[in-house]
Amino acid sequence: MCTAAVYRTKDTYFGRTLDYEFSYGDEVTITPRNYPLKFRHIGAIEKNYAILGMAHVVGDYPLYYDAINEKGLGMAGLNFVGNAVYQELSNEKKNVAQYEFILWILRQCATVQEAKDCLVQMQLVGTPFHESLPTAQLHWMIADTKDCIVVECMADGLHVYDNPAEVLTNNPPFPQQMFLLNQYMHLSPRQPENHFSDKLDLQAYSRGMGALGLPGDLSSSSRFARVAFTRLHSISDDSESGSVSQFFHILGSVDQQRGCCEVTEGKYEITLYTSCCNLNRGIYYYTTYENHRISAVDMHKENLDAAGLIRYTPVTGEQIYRQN
Ligand SMILES: C[C@H](CCC(=O)NCCS(=O)(=O)O)[C@H]1CC[C@H]2[C@@H]3CC[C@@H]4C[C@H](O)CC[C@]4(C)[C@H]3C[C@H](O)[C@]12C
Repeated sequence: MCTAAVYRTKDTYFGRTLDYEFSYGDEVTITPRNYPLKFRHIGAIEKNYAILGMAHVVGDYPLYYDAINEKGLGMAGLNFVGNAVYQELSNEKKNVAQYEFILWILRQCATVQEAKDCLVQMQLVGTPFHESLPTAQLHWMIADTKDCIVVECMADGLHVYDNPAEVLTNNPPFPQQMFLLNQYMHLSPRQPENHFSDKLDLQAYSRGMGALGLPGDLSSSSRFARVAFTRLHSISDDSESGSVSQFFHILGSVDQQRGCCEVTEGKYEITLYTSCCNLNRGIYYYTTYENHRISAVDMHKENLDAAGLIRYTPVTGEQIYRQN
């Protein structure tokens, strides 16, 4: 499972949790502007914005899970197993392979609107990167400092949805996730009043009872409702540290602890990492399952015209500040 979210204060923050039972081996990776990248079916493209995100690097190729570009556009891929159906190669549109989709959008689009214009010209095909890395079944959230959309490629075609909740998890498809929120419209951060019956003297015996009924389990529809509620009611100051801190609390509401989600006998899905990108400033913050201290990579501290990929191994292992 995975969850993605946007949080807006003075700047816009975009990030995700990556939940899985093992890591592919990922690195915080900067793809500089001039880095030569060939798209499988369409060759090179003209514009080449620098990109920063989490990627599994194979040889010299960055396979991004989530990333941002220097213009402030962010994009994340999340599992969409059983629903993602990619399209057949055809000459009518530009054929973009699923594994290069994030690169294709972030290399050339500065805004969600530009991404929408690109999406009209393309189709998403299932060509695998390599036979040892089979096609991943994904859907994507894309956001900038104003807007947020979801892209889902299904048996009936490529869908692009405006996403006013500004969150995404896994199944079911996005329109159903949004529909299911109707069930929770009575929830509130305020204390409830007794609508049950005026014949009974019911009392709010605890704080937090306004959101009683918000689902607490790890299923993707429950995480969707929980993170949407948390995000939509989130309050912080608009400083960088206040906003980043609040962002990690938002995704902390859907954190997966080892042991609570068994995927096969003895194998458990956990939140391998949580990311939070400042879209305005080009900074990638992250924590890992074993390291709660926030680490950061700032793209503007690197030479974005460098020749090669710039790669950082994620920091793991708890860093405990001992006060005595
Ligand atoms: C496993 C992750 C999703 C986690 C998730 O959502 N777990 C919920 C399970 S459940 O849906 O709730 O049951 C996804 C998210 C992004 C993916 C990579 C995208 C690039 C590349 C594409 C290639 O084609 C295949 C290899 C490749 C490195 C991919 C590996 C893997 O697939 C990644 C990491």
